[in-house]
Amino acid sequence: MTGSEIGIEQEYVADLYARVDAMRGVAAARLAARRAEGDREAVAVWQAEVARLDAVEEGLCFGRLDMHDGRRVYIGRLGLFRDEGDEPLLVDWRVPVAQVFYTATATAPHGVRRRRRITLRGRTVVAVNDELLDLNTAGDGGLVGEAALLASVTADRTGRMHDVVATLQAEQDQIIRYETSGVLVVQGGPGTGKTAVALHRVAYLLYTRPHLRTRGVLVVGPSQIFLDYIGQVLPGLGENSVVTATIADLVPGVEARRAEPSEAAELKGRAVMAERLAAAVRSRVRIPDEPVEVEFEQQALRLDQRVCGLAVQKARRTGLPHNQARLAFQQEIVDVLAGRLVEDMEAVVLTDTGEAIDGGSADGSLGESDLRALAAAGVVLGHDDHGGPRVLLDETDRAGLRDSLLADAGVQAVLDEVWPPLTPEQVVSDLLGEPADDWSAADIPLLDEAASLIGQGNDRAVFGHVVVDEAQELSEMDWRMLMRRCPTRSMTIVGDLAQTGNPAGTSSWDRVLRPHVQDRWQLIQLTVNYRTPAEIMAATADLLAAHHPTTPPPRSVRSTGETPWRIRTTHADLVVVIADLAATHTDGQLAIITPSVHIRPLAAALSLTSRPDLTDKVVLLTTDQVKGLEFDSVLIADPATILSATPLGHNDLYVAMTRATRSLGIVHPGPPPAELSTMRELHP
Ligand SMILES: Nc1ncnc2c1ncn2[C@@H]1O[C@H](COP(=O)(O)OP(=O)(O)OP(=O)(O)O)[C@@H](O)[C@H]1O
Repeated sequence: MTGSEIGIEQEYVADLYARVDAMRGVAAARLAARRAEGDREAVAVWQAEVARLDAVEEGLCFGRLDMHDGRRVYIGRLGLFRDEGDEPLLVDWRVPVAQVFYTATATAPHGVRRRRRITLRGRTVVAVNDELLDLNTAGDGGLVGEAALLASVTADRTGRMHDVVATLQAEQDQIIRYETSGVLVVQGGPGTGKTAVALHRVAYLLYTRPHLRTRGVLVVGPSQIFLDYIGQVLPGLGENSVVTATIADLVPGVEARRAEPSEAAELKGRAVMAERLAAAVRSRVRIPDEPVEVEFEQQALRLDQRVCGLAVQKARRTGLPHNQARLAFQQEIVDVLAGRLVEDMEAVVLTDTGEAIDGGSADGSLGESDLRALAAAGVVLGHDDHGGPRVLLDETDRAGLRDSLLADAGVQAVLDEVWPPLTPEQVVSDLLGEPADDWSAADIPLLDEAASLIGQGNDRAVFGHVVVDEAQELSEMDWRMLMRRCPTRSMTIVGDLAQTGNPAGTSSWDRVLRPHVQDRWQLIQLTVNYRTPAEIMAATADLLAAHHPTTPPPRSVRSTGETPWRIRTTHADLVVVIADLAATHTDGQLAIITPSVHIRPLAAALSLTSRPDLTDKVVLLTTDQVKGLEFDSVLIADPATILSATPLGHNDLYVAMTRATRSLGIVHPGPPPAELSTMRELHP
C-alpha cells in the first residue's frame, strides 16, 4: 500500500477524531452543567454519553467500502455526521449499510468494489489493506479480511478479551444481526467465537432495540474469572449498562461457598426438584385433626376442621404464593372468628370504656336505661327485626375487631400452626436435610425456586434480554431460575454440548429449552475455530471421537507447524516437572490446567496465590475455572485425574486441551490415557 493512501486516510481519520473531541467537549460541559443543577437523571445521561465517546477512542474507524456506484462509506465504532447535515462521515458498524463490510465476497459483492481495512495505532493510521472484490476469486476459504483476522488471532493474549468488531466474519455477523424475538441458540466447538458473537450481539441489540436500555440486558457467564476476562468487551463497544453475573449471583445475599459432590449436584439440578419443593411447601399447610381452641380477650373461640379446610381451599384458589396465600387464609379465618364475636357482642354491649352494660337480652334487644347509657357512650344503635332498638357494630368496628384478632399473639400462633410463614432457606434446608447457612452453587436455583413458591424475591431484577455463555453448564433448575429473570423469553444462548462439565448440565438444547419456550427457539451452528491451531485440534481428535463420535470438530483457521506433546512422569515428580517447564517457558502467556488436588502444591511450587490473576505471565487454573478462557500456551497436569474426577471428565479434558492459541503440552504421571496415547511423546 502506498504511503499516499495512508496519508489520505490519516487526514480523514484526524478529521473524525477532531469531531469526536468536539462532541466530548460538549458532553463534558453539559455534564458539568447538569451536575451543578443537581439534575441526577440528566447527569446519568451525560455520564453515559461521555463513557460512550471515550470507548470509541481506540480503533475509531476500521474500514472503508468503495461501492460500484461511486459512494465511499467509512465504517467505525459510532456514527459521525458533517456539521449541519446528515451526510455521514463515519457509519456505525451496527447499521444496515455497514453489514456488507462483513459479508461481501467476490462471488456476492453486494455492490462493493473495494473493501479497505484501516489499522490504527492510537490516532495514527499504520496500515491500509485493500481487497478488490471484482478481481478476487472466491477461493479464499470463506474468510473475510484474512490478514487482519490472522493478525488478531495470533497476537499475544493479555488475559482480557477484546472486541473483534473490525474482523467479524460473515457467519458470525449473521448471528449478531439475527432477527428473532425468541431464543437463539448458538452451538459451536471450541474457539468458534461464541463468546465474541454473543457480546457483539448484545451491542447490536442495544443499538437496534433502544427499549432494551431501560428493560436491561443480563449476560450470564460460568465464573467470576470468566466475567473478568470478558469484562472489557462491551465497554469497548460503548456499552456500559449491561449486567454481568454468574448463575450463583442471581440470588442476592446468598453466597455459594461449598463445593458439591458431582452426584449430589446432578440430583439437585433436575427439574423434579421443583416438584419436590412445591410439594414440600404445600405440605407445610396442615389442617388440624381436631377442633382447636383459640383464646381471645378471655373468650374461648373454637376453630373446627371444616372452617379451617374451607379457608385453606379458598386461600389456595387465589393462586398466590405460599406467604401471600397465607394472608388470604388468615383473613378468611379471622372473618369467621370476628363474625362469631359480633354475634356474641350483640348480646353483651360494651361502652367505649370497655365496661359491660347490663340488661341486654340474649337476642340483643335493650331496655330504656341501657339505651340512654349507650347513647352517652356513643354506640350506634339500629333496629332489630321487630323494629326494636338493637346494637349494631358498624363496618369500622368489625374491621377493628378483625385487626385485633390478627394482631393477637395467641390467634397468630394457632393460625401459624395451620399455615406457617416460610423462608426459602428453611424450605430447602428441610427438604435436603442440610444446614441452612452453607450453600453450594447447586443450591442456588433451589433457593430461588423456593422463594418464588413462597412469594419472596418478587422484587428481583428481570431483564428484557438475557445472554447465557457456556450455557451447556446450566442445570434444569438453573434454567427455571433464569427464565424467571426473563419474562419475555428473549434470549441468546451460546455453548457447546461437547464441553459440558457440570454433571447437571445438558447434552440436549431441546430438552432444557422446550419446557420453557416450546419450539420458539432456533439453532445456529458456528464451524470455524479461530483460536486453536489445526495441530492442537488434531491432538484432541481421539478424545472427541471416543466421547462424541458424531460431533464434527470445528475447522481451524490456521496451523502453526507446532505439534502438541506429552511427557510421562511419576506422581512424585509431577509438581517438579511442571514447575521446571513453567520456569523455562518463553512462548507468551502460559496457563497450567490441573485437577483441584494439585492446586496447592503447584501454587506453592510456582509462588502463585490461590486466586488466579489472568493477567499474570503464568496462570494456574482448575478445569472448572478455565471454561471460556484462552491463553498463548497451555500445560495440562495429570490428564488421567481430570478424566476420572467427574462423570464428564472427558469434556473437561477437551476444554483444557482447546484453550491455547499456540502450544499445548501435557504431563501425565504413569501411562497416558488411551485418548492421548497417539500424541507425540517427549523424553526430556
Ligand atoms: N472474527 C474474529 N476476529 C478476530 N478474532 C476472533 C474472531 N472471532 C473469534 N475470535 C477470537 O477467537 C477466540 C475464540 O473466541 P471465543 O472465546 O468467542 O470462542 P468460543 O466459541 O466462545 O470458545 P469456547 O467455547 O472454547 O470457550 C477469541 O480470542 C476471539 O477474540
